[in-house]
Amino acid sequence: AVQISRLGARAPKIRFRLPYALDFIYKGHQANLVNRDIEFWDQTIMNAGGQTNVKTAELDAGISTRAIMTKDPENIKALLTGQFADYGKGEPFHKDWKEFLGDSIFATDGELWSRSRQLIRPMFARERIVDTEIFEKHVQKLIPLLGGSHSPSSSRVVDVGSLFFRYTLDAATDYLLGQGTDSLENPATRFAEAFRYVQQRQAELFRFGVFSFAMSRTEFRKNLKIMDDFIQPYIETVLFLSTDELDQKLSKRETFLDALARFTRDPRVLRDQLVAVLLAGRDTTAGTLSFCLFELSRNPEVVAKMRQEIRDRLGVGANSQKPTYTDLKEMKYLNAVLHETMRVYPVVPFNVRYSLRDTTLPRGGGPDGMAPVGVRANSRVIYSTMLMQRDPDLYDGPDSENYFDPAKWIPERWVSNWQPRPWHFIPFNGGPRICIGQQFATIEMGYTLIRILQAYERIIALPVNGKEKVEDPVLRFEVTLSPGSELNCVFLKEGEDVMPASKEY
Ligand code: HEM
Repeated sequence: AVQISRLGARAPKIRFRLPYALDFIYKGHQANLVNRDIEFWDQTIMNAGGQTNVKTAELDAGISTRAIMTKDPENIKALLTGQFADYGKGEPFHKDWKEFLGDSIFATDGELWSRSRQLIRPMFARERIVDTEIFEKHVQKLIPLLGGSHSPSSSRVVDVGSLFFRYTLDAATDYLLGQGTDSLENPATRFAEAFRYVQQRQAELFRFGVFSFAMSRTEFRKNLKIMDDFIQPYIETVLFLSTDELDQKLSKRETFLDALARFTRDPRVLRDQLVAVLLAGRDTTAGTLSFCLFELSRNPEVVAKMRQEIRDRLGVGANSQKPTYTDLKEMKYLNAVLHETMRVYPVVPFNVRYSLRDTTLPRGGGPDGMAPVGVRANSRVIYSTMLMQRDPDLYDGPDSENYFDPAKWIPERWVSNWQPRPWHFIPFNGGPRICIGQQFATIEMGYTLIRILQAYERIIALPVNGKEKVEDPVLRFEVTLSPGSELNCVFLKEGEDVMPASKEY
């Protein structure tokens, strides 16, 4: 305590009753099981210290470290840029995630991280990502499925979420390895299931923190092995090629793995980087696309406006043109829709850093919450872009001309006079560790939306779980955010009839 007060003030304290905050850890776990993480954490932070609108709180459970939780943009900015050197993923994180992510870009700091970043960055250079062929190939398989072409019982109702997760897995494995999983055609992919399990268990282990040693890892390791067995043959194949042969491949179609293998021939490094990029690249875009389609399905006027923009530039229907990189960059309304989706549903909603030395956070301490908070080395700081991006205090009030309800999904705000202040909208984070795949993701998502809306005129959402009407999507939080229930929709082409009264679309 003395040490902390030398560094700075304290943030309001999160209350708990049992030693080591076991009751709090348990409550967090319960909230996760019923998909109420967002509410749980928001309430926890806001009500810390018996107050009502706290932005930075601390949990001091007495096991050598304390954890700080923040949704204050000043603190998030400091973590990610101003005090970048003071904070990292930390060695505990590296160790906890080692079996899954190895020494990859996600799990390391300093020299190891910087080498990974240099290795991966060229794979996302502009000339590589302007090539949209890979998305075209897979979106052409997706489009008929959205129309219900393969659904059992000839129903037209499809679960958009599961189709998107299969679509992005196919596209990502194709891009990374040169051969996709083809899970759109063959839904029961062992690899996909194993990958999902590993992520879910890893997130669970992480939430239990120091108590995770008591949890079984048997199933976790079994699934890791299934994943690795899938990836291994690709690595062996590429290592079989000489550097010259790899260079020759450059002129033809080179995969991410080919390119990586020209820089390193260490199979473990190749495996770790592949898994990391697959994790980063697959669930993020699938989740964002799913939430986006869900919002579109209940906002038909937005769909109509998007289609107008698409029609003016590329046409719709059978003879429409494919969008180019420039089209995707310049289409304002399309980008407004994507931005709005990532504002309300940032798929990396929570994240964590460790203090690498004794340091501070700029705000949240003292009686008025404006004093710097003291942070000893090896403290966990959890920050939430989602809670920040949804915080009404960061938006113009209802009396202002720029007012759009911050709690609602309204793409119009992005084509109005409003724009977010710096660091108030950071779905890809910022600073030296900013998402490497930002451009790739934006292109993939924009391309996919356009091709879908060229093919279909209307998207109609249906209530799930026996509900009477369509409700807000359930938010499932594991490593990333995804829909926690089915997103059932019907896709209709121009001229196709809707039968709202009938249950048999
Ligand atoms: C909607 C889509 C996406 C979102 C919202 C997103 C978000 C993020 C965020 C918030 C981080 C920072 C994580 C941290 O520092 O702890 C990150 C890092 C990263 N992302 Fe993305 N991402 C997306 C798509 C992609 C795609 C498609 C790829 C690659 C194909 C990718 C590759 C990476 C990599 C390699 C990192 C690690 C960077 C580093 O630690 O230096 N991301 N992403």
